[in-house]
Amino acid sequence: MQTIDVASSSHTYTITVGKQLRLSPYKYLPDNFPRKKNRLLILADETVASYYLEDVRTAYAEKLPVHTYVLPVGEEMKSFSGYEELLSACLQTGLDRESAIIALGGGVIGDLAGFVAATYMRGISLVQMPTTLLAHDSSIGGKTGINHPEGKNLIGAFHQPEAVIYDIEMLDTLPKKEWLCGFGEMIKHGYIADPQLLEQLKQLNQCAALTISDKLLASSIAVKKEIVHEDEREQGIRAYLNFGHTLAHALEQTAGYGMLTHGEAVVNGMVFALYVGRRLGYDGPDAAEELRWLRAFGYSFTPLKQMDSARILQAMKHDKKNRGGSVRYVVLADAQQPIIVTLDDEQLLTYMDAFKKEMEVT
Ligand SMILES: NC(=O)c1ccc[n+]([C@@H]2O[C@H](COP(=O)([O-])OP(=O)(O)OC[C@H]3O[C@@H](n4cnc5c(N)ncnc54)[C@H](O)[C@@H]3O)[C@@H](O)[C@H]2O)c1
Ligand SMILES: O=C(O)C(=O)C[C@@H](O)[C@H](O)[C@H](O)COP(=O)(O)O
Ligand SMILES: [Zn+2]
Repeated sequence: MQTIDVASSSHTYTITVGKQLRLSPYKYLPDNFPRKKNRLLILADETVASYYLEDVRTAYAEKLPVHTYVLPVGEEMKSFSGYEELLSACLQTGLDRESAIIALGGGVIGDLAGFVAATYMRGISLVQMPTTLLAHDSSIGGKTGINHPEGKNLIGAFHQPEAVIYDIEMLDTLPKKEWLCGFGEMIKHGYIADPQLLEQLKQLNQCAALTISDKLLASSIAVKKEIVHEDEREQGIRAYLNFGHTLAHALEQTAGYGMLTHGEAVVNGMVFALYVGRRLGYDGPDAAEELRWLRAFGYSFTPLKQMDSARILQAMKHDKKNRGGSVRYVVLADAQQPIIVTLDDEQLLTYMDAFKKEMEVT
């Protein structure tokens, strides 16, 4: 078992990573948690609920009244309607300011339940219990939110959890597609900050990759933790965690939410960002070379090949990193040296079109 403390402006919380934690969650919460709360609402999607909700409900019910609410699966739930549905569930359950929400699930439940916790009665306690590999990223750092039809994560709040309880035994039931999705964010952490992590991920035999070593997971969590610790509200370096995301979010929005996994979209976005970096004259990794190992690892680059440059540009215009109408893009000045550059529309269109042509010969 590993524990990592994350200091935020409101409080310090602990991330605990281990097996079977879901069976005794109180051990991993702040000591005063059961005394200070009057009831809990556990939120999960249908798939996660079918595997783990009963274990988690029973464990929490040892000390507090527990309610549960189960949502349909998918990114579509990170929407105004999903948000409204959960707020109504909070009201019907009688949650008040001494209650807490337990987000049991992947990044969709984490972001959505987190935003409900951030805004219900102007904010109540949140515990993150991640169940996907991707959620080693989404459960840390307090970004919560929902999508707008015009763009990903455009509505949200920073709301730090009381604890992150990561029972990695739950990853045993994760399908291959979701492993690939989660590896996407680990690869991102490697590209922006940790060469050893990146190298070890490259060495993984993709076929055997439906598992994760404690060491690799810890390295990836460490990258996220260090950055959010230094820049909780994305005033500066936290934007580096958005490497690959300007295009990823545009691809997700234009394809229709839920059509691509977030991690696969990020991998597509990172390869394009590497290409942009080189076109600007920087010395980061070569996009074509990286694309080869990423393809062998299992990623599809069809989204990049098929992107409609004009629509993608429009979607990028809503990115939260933009200032004064200009698109700000994370590229690598060199290996593990992210920087932000400002790109004009012509440049972006030129790079997207050129990249698609070059992809055809790769
Ligand atoms: N807040 C952040 O910092 C942050 C970071 C990265 C991604 N995100 C967001 O996270 C979301 C993606 O999260 P995700 O990839 O975890 O998606 P998800 O929550 O939809 O989970 C993916 C799929 O796996 C299933 N699943 C979850 N846990 C399982 C388990 N243990 N066993 C079997 N099946 C399981 C789910 O039912 C779903 O079908 C996106 O909306 C993205 O924008 C947020
Ligand atoms: O924690 C962050 O900061 C990140 O950017 C992590 C990303 O992996 C994540 O997808 C995040 O939700 C994107 O943030 P957004 O501000 O672009 O919505
Ligand atoms: Zn992401």
